[in-house]
Amino acid sequence: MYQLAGKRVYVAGHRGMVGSAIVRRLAQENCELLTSPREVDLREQAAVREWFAANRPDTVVVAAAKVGGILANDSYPAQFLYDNLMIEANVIDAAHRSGAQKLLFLGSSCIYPRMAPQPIPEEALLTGPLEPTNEWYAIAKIAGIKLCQAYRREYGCDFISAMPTNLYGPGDNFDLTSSHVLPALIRKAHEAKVAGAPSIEIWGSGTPRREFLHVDDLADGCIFLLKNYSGEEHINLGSGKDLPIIELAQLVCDVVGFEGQITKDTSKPDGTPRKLMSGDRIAKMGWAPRISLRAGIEDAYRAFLEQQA
Ligand SMILES: NC(=O)C1=CN([C@@H]2O[C@H](COP(=O)(O)OP(=O)(O)OC[C@H]3O[C@@H](n4cnc5c(N)ncnc54)[C@H](OP(=O)(O)O)[C@@H]3O)[C@@H](O)[C@H]2O)C=CC1
Ligand SMILES: C[C@H]1O[C@H](OP(=O)(O)OP(=O)(O)OC[C@H]2O[C@@H](n3cnc4c(=O)[nH]c(N)nc43)[C@H](O)[C@@H]2O)[C@@H](O)[C@@H](O)C1=O
Repeated sequence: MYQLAGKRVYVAGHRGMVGSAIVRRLAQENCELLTSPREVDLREQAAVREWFAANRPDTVVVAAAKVGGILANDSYPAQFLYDNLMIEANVIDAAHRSGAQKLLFLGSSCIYPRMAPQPIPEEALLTGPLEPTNEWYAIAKIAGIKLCQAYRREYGCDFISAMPTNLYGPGDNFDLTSSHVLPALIRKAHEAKVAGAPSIEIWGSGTPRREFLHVDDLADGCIFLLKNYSGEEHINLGSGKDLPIIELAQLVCDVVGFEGQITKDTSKPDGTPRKLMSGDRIAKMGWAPRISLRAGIEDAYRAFLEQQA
């Protein structure tokens, strides 16, 4: 078991939804938290090496990335590929050079083939073609997993990878053009309720299925893996349950209190039809999520209202 107590832990991306949840969770671990200032652009190798040489973290969590929903991924392929390759390569290499003992890299469930078997086992990686709307981001995330494996094989680094499913919660991005579906639905339902509008519009057919995990469960799973896992294979981190987008929209409307219609904009992409991950590996290690989807959406809606105030 890896001890976090007394360690200098660097969270890259600490201002983001995941990074800030990991910072909140680390408060229970009696470790020293390190963050880098906004001026340190993690795409810049010299700046990253300089920061690591000056701060020498024992433990690193890579929660910095160019992140967005289906439309942002599809619209900015260069940024999603280049930024993510540079951030992860710079941080992983600098962690090795400065002698970090442990590193956790965060990927995404979109690394798996579009038509992977469901629920998706970790072994499905690189067994088929990717979903076209996010292949740029997926390729970068696959490279991050491979970097961790390569640094383990060549240099003996204890660098591990976790693959989170679709996440949501406090600190989410509620911008309708760049966000993921769940924060977008919260905002659409809330604004329609306030305006007395008759309907909200969802993107696509409403039939794709997605799995959702509250970011506080994700943060807990990340700390669990840092302490308990040391291996070359990446580990799935999800809730084990999925639902069609139309049912998610109905649930969000119910939580928000919007009683109008839900219409569909079928000119927008559906993306992958289903990506429910198998959580068997982490379950066997002894970890399980705790926050139900309804309770999680209630919490995310509260956070949205606070972010608006
Ligand atoms: N959200 C989701 O549904 C999912 C997320 N993940 C993964 O979790 C991780 C975190 O995602 P999430 O918290 O949602 O994303 P956010 O966009 O909320 O946070 C990303 C963070 O990365 C930082 N960042 C981005 N580019 C740079 C850069 N060039 N230099 C320094 N910092 C940078 C941002 O900094 P700043 O605040 O200054 O912009 C931000 O703090 C990512 O690896 C993502 O792939 C995986 C699966 C699903
Ligand atoms: C985390 C994950 O996130 C992305 O993949 P995605 O799961 O397809 O992303 P999404 O949350 O944006 O959409 C999920 C589904 O929901 C539908 N949908 C309906 N209405 C809205 C809507 O209003 N906004 C959005 N964004 N989607 C909507 C949408 O059409 C799609 O069918 C990738 O970035 C990928 O790289 C990645 O890792």
